[in-house]
Amino acid sequence: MASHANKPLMVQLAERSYPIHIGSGLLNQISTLLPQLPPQIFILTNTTVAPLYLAQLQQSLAESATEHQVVVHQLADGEQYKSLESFAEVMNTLIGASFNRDCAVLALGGGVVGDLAGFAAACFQRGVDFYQIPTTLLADVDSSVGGKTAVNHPLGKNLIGAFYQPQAVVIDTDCLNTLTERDFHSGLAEVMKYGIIHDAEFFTWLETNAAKLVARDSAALTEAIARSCAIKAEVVALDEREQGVRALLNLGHTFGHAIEAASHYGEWTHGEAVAAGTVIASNLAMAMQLITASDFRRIVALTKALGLPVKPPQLAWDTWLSYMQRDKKVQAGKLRFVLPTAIGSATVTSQVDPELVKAAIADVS
Ligand SMILES: NC(=O)c1ccc[n+]([C@@H]2O[C@H](COP(=O)([O-])OP(=O)(O)OC[C@H]3O[C@@H](n4cnc5c(N)ncnc54)[C@H](O)[C@@H]3O)[C@@H](O)[C@H]2O)c1
Ligand SMILES: O=C(O)C(=O)C[C@@H](O)[C@H](O)[C@H](O)COP(=O)(O)O
Ligand SMILES: [Zn+2]
Repeated sequence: MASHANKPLMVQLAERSYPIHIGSGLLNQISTLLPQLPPQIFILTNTTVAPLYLAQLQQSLAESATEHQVVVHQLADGEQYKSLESFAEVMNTLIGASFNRDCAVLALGGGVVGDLAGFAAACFQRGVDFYQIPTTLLADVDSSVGGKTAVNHPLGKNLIGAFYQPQAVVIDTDCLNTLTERDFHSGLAEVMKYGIIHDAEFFTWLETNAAKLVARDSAALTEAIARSCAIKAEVVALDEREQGVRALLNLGHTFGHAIEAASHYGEWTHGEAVAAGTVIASNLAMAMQLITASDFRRIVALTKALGLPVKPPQLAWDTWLSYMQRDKKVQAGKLRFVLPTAIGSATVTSQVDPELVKAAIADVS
């Protein structure tokens, strides 16, 4: 597939609409793609991504007509640094550098960097411009789009955050060449999610192209990124603040977030936890006769084909419950679950017998 750079996808949110540029080599084109960047630029990245891509981004910024004052903050690497402590350090850097409200925050990294950068941008001086430059597959297809920003709390994922949209997203697909196998596979979990909740034809395409994707075939990958971003943009445009349909993007996350928090962030990647959580949700949906056994088998088979885990860790039922009760979908004290109703559609329901949930977890463990 040709570069999408000349025809960006749009997230349609009236005055908060923004483009998603997708293509090879875009990190070298930042000054052209983002000509509106102000003089003060804060780059949030981490100690793994900086040696790989920071110089390229800085070189690209230096080619702009505007002279920039660039301040870089490097987080230590890991999900455990998506924390209030890191947030405070970022604030200290921004304030220490005397940045003003007309600065821009650029997130150069995966979902951890992007979520923290977005939350910092939402809070610094009550809100400054924010740009996503994702470097992982997961960030390309999910976290860079849609404006959910947050940090974790020891008791639950993303419990402190804001809805805050970026001004633009620039996805340079070349960054995926340096990703570890594990992080690459993790991104595929969120790609599969879009097929299950929204697009049966995309799910079938993923089944057909799983081997190519795992081999990082660039045409297949660009197609998967573009289709994932298009679905996410469509859902977010319908329901920016998750009052309804956006909750479907949370498939597998009630269980996945419990896995991540219970293992103290880092032992399981987000994508791995979502994959195992999606298998639990699908097993639950099968037990409730929402999907057929054949649909369940297809979901498990694709999860495996994408190199993702299908079994959760062994956690006590009380542990599952304590984390799930802090899920942001809880309403009036009742858990709500995203469950597939077929390949290509899903629903959110609180009408679930806890014994069935327990059994659905035990059955796949
Ligand atoms: N805001 C949202 O809508 C949303 C959606 C999905 C996930 N998330 C969040 O995103 C996070 C997970 O994101 P992630 O999977 O990108 O994890 P991550 O940011 O931890 O990145 C994974 C690993 O890849 C490294 N890395 C990043 N880019 C690289 C590159 N190009 N080459 C080599 N290594 C690279 C990172 O340093 C890290 O070690 C979680 O915190 C999750 O909650 C948010
Ligand atoms: O964009 C959304 O909406 C999502 O739910 C996407 C998820 O993949 C992502 O992990 C999100 O951060 C989870 O949101 P949360 O509200 O459950 O914290
Ligand atoms: Zn997710």
